[in-house]
Amino acid sequence: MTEAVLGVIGGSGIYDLPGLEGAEWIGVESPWGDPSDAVRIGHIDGLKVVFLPRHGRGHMHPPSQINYRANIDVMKRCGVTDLISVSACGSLKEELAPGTFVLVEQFIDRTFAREKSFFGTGCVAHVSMAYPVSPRLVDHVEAAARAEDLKYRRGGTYLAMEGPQFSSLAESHLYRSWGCDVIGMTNMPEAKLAREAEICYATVAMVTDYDSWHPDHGEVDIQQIIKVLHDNAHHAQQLVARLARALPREHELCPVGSDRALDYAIMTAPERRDPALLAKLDAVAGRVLFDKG
Ligand SMILES: CSC[C@H]1O[C@H](OP(=O)(O)O)[C@H](O)[C@@H]1O
Ligand SMILES: Nc1ncnc2[nH]cnc12
Repeated sequence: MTEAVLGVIGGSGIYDLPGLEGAEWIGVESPWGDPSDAVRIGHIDGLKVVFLPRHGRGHMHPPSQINYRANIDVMKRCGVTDLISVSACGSLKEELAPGTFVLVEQFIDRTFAREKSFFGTGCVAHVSMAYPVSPRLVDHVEAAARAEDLKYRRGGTYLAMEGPQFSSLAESHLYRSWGCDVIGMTNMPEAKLAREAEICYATVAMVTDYDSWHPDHGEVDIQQIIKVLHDNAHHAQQLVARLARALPREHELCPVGSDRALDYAIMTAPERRDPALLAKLDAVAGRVLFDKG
């Protein structure tokens, strides 16, 4: 049996997770560089919970400078099996009003200035991203959202843009014409890296604004976003606490294979693999490379 460990990456406005028993901030080193911050590790009803503020305490790191690889590597080193991203996002649909929690199902990755893979020259791997979130984990998040009486919508496509500037009107209309539901700057490559690290991933996207397309709402206004974040942060924290109380203590196999993503993914012949890269992959790919776990 594999013990379930819940990871939480908190986005804008979420810099701590109250209610963790015995919580401590612990610096965890990664061969991929510096993560956004130390992790806060504690327990909720016996479940180990590992929290990391994506932008760092004090919001130091902009979306393009976040070391997504180090963040996911650190989660893996802490034993995380199931990872929730809590993110602010803009709405691209009339019915997704500010304050709505969207349990994202799909992503379109329009980011271009970020490291997107743990693999590369000397160890090539290709994982599937057809189903980027773990539906089983989303089931648990949905049950928690319902129990907390949150305004939520299950499903939807998250457009990941590079930022840090918000979209032009033309871009906002383009993404709407593609059928996207919400827009943000951080969930890619995070979701791709979680898949490479065989961690089940799900996103709770908190709508803070109507991006720039809505005729009655005008441009994105950061003051307004901060106000909505402020009003909703505690709902997100309650949701995570509820999820932690209910999550089965034994990790359940992912129906879309997130936790076995590397079974057949690595292409490079064993004798052609780069030992230096393999050493950095000890946590992320240890299960298949070194028979760990
Ligand atoms: C505060 S508005 C823009 C900022 O908020 C979102 O970050 P996160 O996903 O970490 O909550 C968005 O992606 C931008 O980085
Ligand atoms: N409109 C928007 N675009 C990109 N990221 C966001 N985060 C919150 N609102 C956003």
